[in-house]
Amino acid sequence: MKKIDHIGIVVKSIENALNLYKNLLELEITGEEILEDRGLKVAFIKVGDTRIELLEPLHENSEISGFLAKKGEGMHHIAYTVKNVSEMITKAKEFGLKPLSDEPKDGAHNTKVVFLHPKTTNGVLVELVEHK
Ligand SMILES: CC[C@H](C(=O)O)C(=O)SCCNC(=O)CCNC(=O)[C@H](O)C(C)(C)COP(=O)(O)OP(=O)(O)OC[C@H]1O[C@@H](n2cnc3c(N)ncnc32)[C@H](O)[C@@H]1OP(=O)(O)O
Ligand SMILES: [Co+2]
Repeated sequence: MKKIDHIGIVVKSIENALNLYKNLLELEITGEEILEDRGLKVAFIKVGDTRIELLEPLHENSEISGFLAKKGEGMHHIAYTVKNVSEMITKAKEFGLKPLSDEPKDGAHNTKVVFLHPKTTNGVLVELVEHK
């Protein structure tokens, strides 16, 4: 475990959210990406050694649409950098945690990721990220 890779924040509009991150805080936007299979537009913002990941739904069946409808905009997940996601999936199961997939999936910006169910991680959705 090296560091916090990013903090995911669900927003209705990345463009509107950039008023805080770009205009006021003058932070650097390091990339935007469309993840069609997840129904998401994401933007990464560099904050020192870590990043904020803004997540905007592309449509009402996106991975974050349920969250947005129930809870509204806000903090969605914390992501940690790991060396090997596959190994972490095996270990997480051994420790009684619940990975949401048995194999790593593609994340944004050339990464492999897995999520751990928040009911097994103290109410926080955790993402483990391996940079390819
Ligand atoms: C990978 C691309 C990108 C990247 O970094 O590279 C991303 O980060 S994509 C981020 C969006 N994608 C995901 O989050 C995928 C994994 N998430 C899921 O599979 C679901 O969201 C899941 C399983 C965490 C919840 O889905 P479910 O359909 O079960 O939702 P419910 O509304 O029924 O919630 C059940 C229960 O969990 C609580 N919950 C849900 N989401 C969160 C959350 N983000 N943080 C904390 N807790 C959460 C919810 O409140 C319910 O609790 P209850 O006490 O029963 O009300
Ligand atoms: Co993420």
